[in-house]
Amino acid sequence: MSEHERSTSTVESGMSVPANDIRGVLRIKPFRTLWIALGLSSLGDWLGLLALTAMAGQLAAGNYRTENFAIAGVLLLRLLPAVVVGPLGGYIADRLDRRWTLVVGDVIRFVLFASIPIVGTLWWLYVATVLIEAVSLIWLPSKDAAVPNLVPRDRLAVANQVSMVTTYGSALPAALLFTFLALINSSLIRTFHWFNGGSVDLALYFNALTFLVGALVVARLHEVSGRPASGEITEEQTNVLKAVIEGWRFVAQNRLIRGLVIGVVGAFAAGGVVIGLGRTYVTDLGGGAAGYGVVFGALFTGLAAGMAVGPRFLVGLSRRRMFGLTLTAAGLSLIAVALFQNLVLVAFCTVLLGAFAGITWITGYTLLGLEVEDSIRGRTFAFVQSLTKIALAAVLAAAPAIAGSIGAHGVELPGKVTLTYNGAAITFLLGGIAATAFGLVSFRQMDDRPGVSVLRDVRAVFSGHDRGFYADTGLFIAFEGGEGAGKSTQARRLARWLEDQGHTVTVTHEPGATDIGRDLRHLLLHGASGISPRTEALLYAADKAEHVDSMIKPVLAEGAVVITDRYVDSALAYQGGGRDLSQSELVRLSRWATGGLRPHLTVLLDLPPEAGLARVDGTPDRLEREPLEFHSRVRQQFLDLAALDPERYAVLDATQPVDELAAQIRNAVRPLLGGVGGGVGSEVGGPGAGGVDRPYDRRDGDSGDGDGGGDQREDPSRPGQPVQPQRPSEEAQA
Ligand SMILES: Nc1ncnc2c1ncn2[C@@H]1O[C@H](COP(=O)(O)OP(=O)(O)OP(=O)(O)O)[C@@H](O)[C@H]1O
Ligand SMILES: Cc1cn([C@H]2C[C@H](O)[C@@H](COP(=O)(O)O)O2)c(=O)[nH]c1=O
Repeated sequence: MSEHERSTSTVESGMSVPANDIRGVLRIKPFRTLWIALGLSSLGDWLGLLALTAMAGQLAAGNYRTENFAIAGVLLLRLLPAVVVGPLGGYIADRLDRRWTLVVGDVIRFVLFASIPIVGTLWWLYVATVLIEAVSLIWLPSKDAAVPNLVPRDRLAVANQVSMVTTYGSALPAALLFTFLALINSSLIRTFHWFNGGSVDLALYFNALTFLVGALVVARLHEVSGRPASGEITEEQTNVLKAVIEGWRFVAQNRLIRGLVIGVVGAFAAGGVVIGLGRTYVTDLGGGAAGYGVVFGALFTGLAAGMAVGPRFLVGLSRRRMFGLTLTAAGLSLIAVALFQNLVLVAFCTVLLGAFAGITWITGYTLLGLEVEDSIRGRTFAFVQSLTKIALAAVLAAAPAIAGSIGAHGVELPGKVTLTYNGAAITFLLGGIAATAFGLVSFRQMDDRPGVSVLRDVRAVFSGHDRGFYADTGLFIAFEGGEGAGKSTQARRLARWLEDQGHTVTVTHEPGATDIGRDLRHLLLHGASGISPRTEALLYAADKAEHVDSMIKPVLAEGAVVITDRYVDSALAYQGGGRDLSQSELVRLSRWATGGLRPHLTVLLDLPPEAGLARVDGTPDRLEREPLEFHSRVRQQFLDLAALDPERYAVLDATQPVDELAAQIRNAVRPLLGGVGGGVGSEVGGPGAGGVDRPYDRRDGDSGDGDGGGDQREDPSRPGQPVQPQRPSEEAQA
């Protein structure tokens, strides 16, 4: 079975779903089963973290200092095995049967978690914590290594995304569940004299149960059985120390990465302080286990919201600036958490803290992916991941210890008011100041717009100006995708359909739709082979500038539809993804060239590059001659761009037959037609419906339902493609 067949045939409904669609990967049954197991395991992990820290605090109750040290002990013991024996876990996982490793791992964790409230002592809590972590270190690489065998390669990125969101996203339900279980626990203690356990016993039993259910789920998953092939070692298993040393070398030489690493570590440190001291701080404010659950949940709600909405901000603001700014804002939010001595305000500021940290985290990861050269990207990711673990371990251990050493302090205010600032609040304050400083340093290190006022940039983002604009009149649709994806075919099909509805349509393309553009196209695709990537980017930008000013804008101003075969995303995908030029620089260049004009809808025809290139006939041009890896990067970049702004994209599987695709495209366009048709075109049979400015008038030879739409004269700049109008006004005068 071919890879593509695997990707669609495992989809139960039989409906083929684009590679970047989450539904597609979740319909693969074995992956779905493993995902459920991962969800249960992650839920159990977060619930365990909450319950164990809470229980450690209880068992050492009575003394502020020992309570904090007890909590620090749990957190440190949870992270230390990962830092010290991480590679060993991967090594062991590589030598065992995966299904049994997962099942036995879950059963052991079930027994250990259930034993903690039964034994009920601090020392057993510590021993069990280390054992649970050790088992998790073998369980996780087994799960990671199993995923690539369950999903096709082109769905692996989405599968990883789903896993990551599940791992971090389960923190919020875990926090809610913990709060709920803590409340039930209290009423059980009050109602039944035989239920005399601690306030988090119920959470620990429930937690144990999630692992037992996880074991039962995986036991049925025969697809993950077997030992991995030798040499199949996941990133998680690589030697942490080696990665850190290699990473340091690279980071020391690169200003951007230096700023990024400082920032990511700062963001983790800020989040770590809240996790490490949340329990103590909430207790200081008079909240119990339920209050702790609320603050923990607030942090992760903010984090999820920041990750979800962050990329939308990125469209307008330079990613590098956004990174430093949000980290600084996260630091300031932590300072606010420290200063407000009120649980409701603390929960609110914690949401803000989580949101800013979430944007920082996702921006940092995107920057690493986009701006670090392919050859060193893997090492940089490994380095950042190792460093975040170490930073988190250090902060989780140090914060409660620092808080414990500081102890309790009161501040006398006028009017005999005393504000109590305990060690936790003061440590929050210090953490906030440190995160703010980290943010400012990384902003300075990474700023890509020196001399341009930050306030101006931020204002522009909120006013929407720098994010580009959508034409008020007409409808602008772009077709994007790799070579031979079917863009021209579908652009013509759509134009014909729209014209049948009475719209005035201009179909155009990049590069080469204008006089100047034709020369540029020749130079770019059939000229000398040694064009530098920057020259290439500038030539494509020049074509866009001419295209937008002389063709696209005038047609839209008349209220008509413009369909372009390629636009800005092609530059970001080919020159950015393919050539590896800086994305943010290309965004700015394209924005400048096009005056910020954005398509109302971009139809991305997604296709494995092998299939697209096989469709292209004739002598390949300069870009078609690029190696397959180039075209694969281009494809990935197109998908990433679509994922940033899903509402403005229709991502379609271009392996489908022409007619099916055409129908899906019509469905995507139909909702946008309400406002189009003024000026030249009207909704049905308006003045533009049958006029000479219909570039694809069927009278010019279209067969009726074929691919072709209208004018069949060949465009000399694009052999095999029908001629397209130079300027609508000229066409109208003809
Ligand atoms: N859905 C499809 N299935 C199979 N073949 C198709 C499909 N769509 C288009 N084709 C064929 O693939 C070839 C390339 O199509 P088309 O020119 O529309 O693609 P394109 O994306 O515009 O290509 P390029 O990027 O090279 O300009 C043509 O021969 C066309 O008939
Ligand atoms: C607009 C634009 C295009 N390209 C590349 C993409 C293709 O390889 C060619 C155009 O050929 P087609 O047959 O007309 O699709 O140019 C690019 O690299 N950058 C761009 O901005």
